[in-house]
Amino acid sequence: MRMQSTNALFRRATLSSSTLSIVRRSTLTTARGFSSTSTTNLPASLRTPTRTQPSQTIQQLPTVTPSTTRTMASSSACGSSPSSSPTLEKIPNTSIRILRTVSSVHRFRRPLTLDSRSVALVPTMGALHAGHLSLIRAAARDNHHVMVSIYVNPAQFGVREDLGSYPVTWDADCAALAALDRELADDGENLGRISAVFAPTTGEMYPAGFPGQEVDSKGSFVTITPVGEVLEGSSRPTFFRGVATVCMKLFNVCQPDRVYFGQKDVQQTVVIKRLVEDFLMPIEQVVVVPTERDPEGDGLALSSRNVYLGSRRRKVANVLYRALKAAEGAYNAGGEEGTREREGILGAARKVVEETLKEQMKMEPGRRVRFEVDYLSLADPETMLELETVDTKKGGILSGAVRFLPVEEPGEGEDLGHSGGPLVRLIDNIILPPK
Ligand SMILES: Nc1ncnc2c1ncn2[C@@H]1O[C@H](COP(=O)(O)OP(=O)(O)OP(=O)(O)O)[C@@H](O)[C@H]1O
Ligand SMILES: CC(C)(CO)[C@@H](O)C(=O)[O-]
Ligand code: BAL
Repeated sequence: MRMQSTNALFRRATLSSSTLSIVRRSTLTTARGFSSTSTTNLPASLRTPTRTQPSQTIQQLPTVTPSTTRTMASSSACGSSPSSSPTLEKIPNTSIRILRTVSSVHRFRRPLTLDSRSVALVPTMGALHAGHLSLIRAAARDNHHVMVSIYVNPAQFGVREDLGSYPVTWDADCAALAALDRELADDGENLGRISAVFAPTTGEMYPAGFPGQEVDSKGSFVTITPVGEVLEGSSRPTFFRGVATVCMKLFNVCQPDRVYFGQKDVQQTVVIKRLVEDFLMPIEQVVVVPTERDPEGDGLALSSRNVYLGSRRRKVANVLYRALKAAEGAYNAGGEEGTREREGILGAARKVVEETLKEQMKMEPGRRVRFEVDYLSLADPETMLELETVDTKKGGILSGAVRFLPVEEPGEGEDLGHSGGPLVRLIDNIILPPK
């Protein structure tokens, strides 16, 4: 990665955001938008899951599940042999079915409809952590059956992103689901438990052949605009097309009554809400579950990609959360009613970023952490379009994305993170609720 001067980095993070401005990097060509990894280790946060938080129906939206290019489950501790006895495959010592084909999901799903049992779907890309588990807990509380999909959907990865190295932790995921299912069984407050994992192949999900990851790839896609074009959609031009397409497929296959998504990916929840509403999908509710944060206590949102940070970058990784909290503070300082100006709110966030960057740049290359703000946004909760003022009756969404560059001059034995600590792009957000 090209070395950048302190000034260049600092300038990038301090760009004025006067007009509509999100603070955004000027190019989208950074080598890999994301970090990569392959790990079979569960994050510590998964081993000590936090208690379920109340789910919120902030927005209605569904999610998709990933299928993978992974070296997947055939050798898994779950004992899943890909083609043998597909209707009987289960996570060992549990009643959780492993479904790999669309037809096996149909066979599983049909009797539940006849029995009037409610079914929830929790779409994931695997590499499960406590954030995923909180979605599943919320789903089990209110539904007779919970289906979890695990599919690394290639269509939502840009050509220069980390599809090839996205963490795949199938065995650990099965173990986490088994443990959570036992917890759900012991907790009398739940209506249901985990009934099935849907882990399809890409051949199953894209029967006409995978259409490709290019912006101009031809094929059957679902696009949701303009919400899918801004913010994350601007940095990742094929991302929401891939998410909407795979979610539509997952919803069609699993026919859930409710779908569960994390607030951590807030724009995704808005896209899914539009998808469900605009395509008249027979989904009763899109449930958005609050963001689980690292038990370290510094506010970092749990994310499958945090494993790439390593110890040095992990210490600074909460800069986005701190910036968004400062912006939230500025919003709340204005009292209960009226409107709030964008500059006063986002200015507080930028100040935190600038100060943090300044502190880092005072340090030696062997100790400092370099990062770039991709964007800081204050947006309308329904459209994700930028706001100049926030009407306190309506609220808004503060969000951002930061890229952490690989560390310079790593020390002897320094923990660089999985896959040697490549560039990591993390997102976060805070909802400004109506007052
Ligand atoms: N910290 C979290 N709290 C609550 N929900 C979360 C959290 N992290 C992810 N989710 C939700 O879990 C679902 C599956 O997400 P996904 O499998 O992509 O994990 P992820 O941690 O977001 O991964 P990535 O690092 O690739 O963004 C999504 O609805 C996502 O919003
Ligand atoms: C919703 C989703 C599972 C679709 O692949 C993915 O975008 C995710 O994990 O948030
Ligand atoms: N959690 C969003 C999935 C992605 O970044 O691809």
